[in-house]
Formats: sequence, structure tokens, C-alpha cells
Amino acid sequence: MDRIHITGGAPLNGTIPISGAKNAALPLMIASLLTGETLELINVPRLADIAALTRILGNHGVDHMVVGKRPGQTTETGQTVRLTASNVIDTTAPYELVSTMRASFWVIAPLLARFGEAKVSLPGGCAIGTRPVDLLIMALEKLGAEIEIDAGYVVAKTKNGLRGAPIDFPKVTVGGTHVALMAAALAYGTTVIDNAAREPEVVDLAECLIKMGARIEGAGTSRIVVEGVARLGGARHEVLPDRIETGTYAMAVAMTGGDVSLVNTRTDLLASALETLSATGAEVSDIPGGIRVRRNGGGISPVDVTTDPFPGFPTDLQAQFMALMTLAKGQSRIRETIFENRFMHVQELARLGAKIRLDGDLAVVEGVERLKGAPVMATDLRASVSLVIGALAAEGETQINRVYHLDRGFEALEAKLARCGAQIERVRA
Ligand SMILES: CC(=O)N[C@H]1[C@@H](OP(=O)(O)OP(=O)(O)OC[C@H]2O[C@@H](n3ccc(=O)[nH]c3=O)[C@H](O)[C@@H]2O)O[C@H](CO)[C@@H](O)[C@@H]1O
Ligand SMILES: C=C(OP(=O)(O)O)C(=O)O
Repeated sequence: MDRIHITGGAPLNGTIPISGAKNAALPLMIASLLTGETLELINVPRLADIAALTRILGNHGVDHMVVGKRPGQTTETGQTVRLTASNVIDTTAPYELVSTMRASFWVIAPLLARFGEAKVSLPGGCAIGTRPVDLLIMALEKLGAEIEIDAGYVVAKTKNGLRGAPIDFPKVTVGGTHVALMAAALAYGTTVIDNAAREPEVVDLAECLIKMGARIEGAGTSRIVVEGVARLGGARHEVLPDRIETGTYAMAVAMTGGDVSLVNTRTDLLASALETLSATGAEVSDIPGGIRVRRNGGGISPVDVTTDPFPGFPTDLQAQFMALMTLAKGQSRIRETIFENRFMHVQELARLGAKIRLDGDLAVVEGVERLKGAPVMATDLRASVSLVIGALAAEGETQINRVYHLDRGFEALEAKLARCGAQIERVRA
């Protein structure tokens, strides 16, 4: 298994191009199943999760073609892909494929809406909590699907097609909202989704569906109204920038010090995280096409955060922010409200010398003077990158094991950081 070696202590200076968002690209690729025409997606990141979904779509019979980079793009990141589901041969998504990644479960919605049947294995994904799919199933049942769970598979059928209906989510769910949107787009009649997720990735999916011919209003608010249409067509859509990757590098700079321009991204995608970062003493400013983050000297101020659905502080940046707080001048309190088991980075950050106490959903971080490199283990995607951030600021060498977690969600991580002066290398097994 590959390892990453980091020798910490150098500030980060330079420019980091931000990739397309993994969490937008995945539902967008899945939306290709809604039509027999070609969906062209620009700025799709090259990631293990994207490759895994490509395999899953391929198994259904979706034709996948990589046609190039984004216009004007000079880096090795991002690609333009064409997906054509004109010859779907199989509506089953098997355990071997779906168990590697949670988002793959969402294929259930377009398969059911377009073909009237789907059999999809219960999903896997980051081990950050129990992560049930009851609300996704509830949404499909509201639209008239008949669903049973049999031998680890969710088997969904509809006799005369899906029918629009009110869907009121008791809890904000990103995946549930994606599924409801895709299914309702091809349902007969009107669907009103209440307590919908407002995440930018939901808006991106809705915008792409609208280009494909869907009638959707209100995406980005907590009430989305979908007027079903009989068929959807092809479209061309650029994946929005990855706000979690943006926030991750912003936190790295705030921790190591330096001056980095994050380009191909937008402040409005992560306003709450950037506000929090400013409160720690980092200078955050808008630049054309991106965000500049600076910290030259001065201590890191402790700031308390609570994770929340968008527009709140994202759970996917909680681990990275905790890494930053380990060097703050005082105590900070970080509350995780979305996932019940998303503190696996705590014991690994402790190996670097961090002082963190856990009390249920609360982590109390006592800032220390310095961190010291050590061997650590990546446990899930965002936890692993918090170790990268910690290691960049620590004295001496850190070895990060199990880096396949990082490869799920961070495109060209070592290259992007090395170009800004980080001493980071991958040791291939
Ligand atoms: C691929 C992708 O986009 N993943 C993101 C997506 O995950 P994902 O879509 O899985 O997360 P959800 O928003 O659905 O989960 C939010 C909460 O609702 C719960 N829940 C969800 C569905 C359900 O049927 N029943 C239920 O109880 C979950 O356990 C969790 O406590 O949103 C999360 C919350 O922003 C992010 O951390 C993930 O990175
Ligand atoms: C938790 C994440 O992904 P997934 O939902 O695929 O596990 C993530 O992107 O941080």
C-alpha cells in the first residue's frame, strides 16, 4: 500500500488550482442514466471514487468516453467525459461495486424512474457513522415505488411509473435530495421537496437536470418544486469547484503560514468556513477567479465551531479545522452534529502531539506549542487529509499510511502541495 511522507515546517506559497467537486461530479454522472442521449461533463476530477462510479455505470451499460481537458487548462487535473446511457443492459448494481462508495447507491433513482425497476446493494463509503438509507427509500416510496430489502439489496419497482408527491424530509439529507430530484424529474406530476438540502452540489445537479429538460424550481432553498417531464435529453455541464478541497488547502495555509491563491473556486461556496478561518487570524480575500489565503506570523486564535448542513460549517471540513486548532493559542470546542462517528482523526492527530478530549459529539482541543512528525494511519477521506495538514505544520517527518482514502477525494494532492513548497512525496508500495 502506498504511503505519503511529509517533512513539515515549511510555509506554503504559490497557487493551487481547485478541481471539480467530487460530491457534485458523482450525482451528475449518475444523472446520465436518466436519458439515452449524451451527457457531457466538464471538469470531472480524476479520483478513485470517480473511477469506481465509472465502473458501476459501465456495468449498467453506460458508454463512457474521456474527450479531453477543460478549455485553457494547463494542469494535469480534471477531464471532460461523455456518458451515454442509450443501451442500459442491467438495472442491478451489485454489492462488489456499490460497497466501495456510498454515492453509488443513488443510481437507484434514475434506474427506477426511467426503467421502472432497480436492484441496488446497500451502500458502503466512509466509516463515519451508520449512514442508513431509510430517507432515500422513503422519498422513492412517496413517489409510488414498491420497495423491499432482500439479502442486502434494495429492490425497487413501479408498475405504472413514478407519480409526483410531497416529500418532507424529517432531516436534511444531501443524498436524499439528489435521489428525490432525479426520481421526480421523470415522475408524472408535481413533487414538492421540503426540508431539502441546500448544498451547492444539489444546486449543481438541479442546474444540469434543467439543461437536460427537467422543470425544477427552488434548488438552493429548502423547498424544491419539480414538475415531472416525460423524457430528458443530453446536455453539457461544467462541474462546480470543490468547496471541500478549497477549504482544506485554505486551512493548510492558515496552519503552516504563507500566502496561497486558490484558483478556479469561489468564496460563496464556503462562506461560513472562510469566516471561521478569518476569526482564527488568517487573512482571507476574494481574488479574480478565486480566494487568497495568507498568514504571516501571529498566533492562531482558537474558534469554536459546530457542523451543520449548508450554509453552516461543513462536516467535511471538521477534521481539517481540528488539525488547525491543535496549534491554536488556547482551547476550542468542535461539535459534530451530522455524523456520529466522525472523530477518527482524533487519535491519529494525538500521535503528532495534539491534545484533544472527546465527550460525545464534542471535541475539546487544547492548543499546543508544536506538533512533531510520527507514523499515522488514514482512516477516512477527510480524516486523512487532516493528518496531511497536521504533518505539514509538524516538526520532522510524518508517514501517512493507507493513503487510498486520500485518493478517493483529493486530485493530485502531492503535486499541488509540492508546488507551494511542501516537502511531500508518495512512496509506492
Ligand atoms: C458523496 C457525497 O456527496 N457525500 C456527502 C453527503 O453524504 P450523504 O448524502 O450520505 O449525507 P446525508 O446528507 O444524506 O446525511 C446527513 C445525515 O442524515 C442521515 N441520514 C441520511 C440518509 C438517510 O436515509 N437516513 C439518515 O438518517 C445520515 O446518517 C447523516 O446523519 O453529504 C454529507 C453531509 O454533508 C457529506 O458529509 C458527504 O461528503
Ligand atoms: C464522506 C464523504 O464521502 P462519502 O459520502 O462518499 O462517504 C466525503 O466526501 O467526505
